[in-house]
Amino acid sequence: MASSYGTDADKSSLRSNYLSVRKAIPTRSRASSDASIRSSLRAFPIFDAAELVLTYVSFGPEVDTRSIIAELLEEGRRVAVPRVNKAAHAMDFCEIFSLDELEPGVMGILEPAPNAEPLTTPELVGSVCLVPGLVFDGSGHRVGYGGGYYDRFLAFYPGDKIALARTTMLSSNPLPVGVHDVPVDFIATESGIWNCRGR
Ligand SMILES: Nc1nc2c(c(=O)[nH]1)N(C=O)[C@@H](CNc1ccc(C(=O)N[C@@H](CCC(=O)O)C(=O)O)cc1)CN2
Ligand SMILES: Nc1ncnc2c1ncn2[C@@H]1O[C@H](COP(=O)(O)OP(=O)(O)OP(=O)(O)O)[C@@H](O)[C@H]1O
Repeated sequence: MASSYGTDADKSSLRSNYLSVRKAIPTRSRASSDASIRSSLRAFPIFDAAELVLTYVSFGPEVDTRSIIAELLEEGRRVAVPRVNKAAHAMDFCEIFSLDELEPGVMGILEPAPNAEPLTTPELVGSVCLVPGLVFDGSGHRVGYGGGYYDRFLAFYPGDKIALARTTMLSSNPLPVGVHDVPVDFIATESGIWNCRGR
């Protein structure tokens, strides 16, 4: 059995629902909500203190991370982004120094070049990870695209996990939880940071 409650069927209908919700948000309100989320994140002491920021590279209507990446690099902060290895159902995080060094990978998502060196787990101590998703609940559980890439990675991740979510991506009902699901610790929203620990 894949889930402690709910089923994978629940997850796929949630996935398609929230994909439609996301598509329906006009570009301008998306941009203003993403700017507020960015401000909440930048004012969050745990994010500010991190020695290294692991982040997805946003594509399409996802909560924007490219302006966050650009800002951090400009300030001399360390940033790493994932490269998907489809055959291994895994992803590696590689440190980057410019958005220009990224190349299109699976689904057209920008990622480090094949020869970029992956960071090892001990090198991730003291980092935070910005986690993508389609919908999140108050305990930090999430539904993503269904590749399981983040759950596999987060199972061994030593740092704090922070989701970026618009209000339209928050579920007031608990989401179905699978045995492999790893909840995030915090959710950065337009109105501030939610602490999901112990909830
Ligand atoms: N911006 C961003 N980067 C991210 C993620 C994300 O959610 N957002 N991921 C979050 O996990 C990982 C990539 N997730 C993936 C999820 C599914 C498939 C995939 O290949 N799915 C189908 C085919 C889909 C298609 O090509 O249209 C398949 O399995 O065949 C690939 C990557 C890592 N990078
Ligand atoms: N740590 C793991 N070990 C083995 N299989 C896993 C692990 N994590 C997830 N999976 C498998 O990956 C598949 C997709 O998982 P799930 O539906 O939770 O993806 P998701 O969280 O929506 O996607 P993503 O993590 O890529 O954003 C499921 O079949 C799940 O059992």
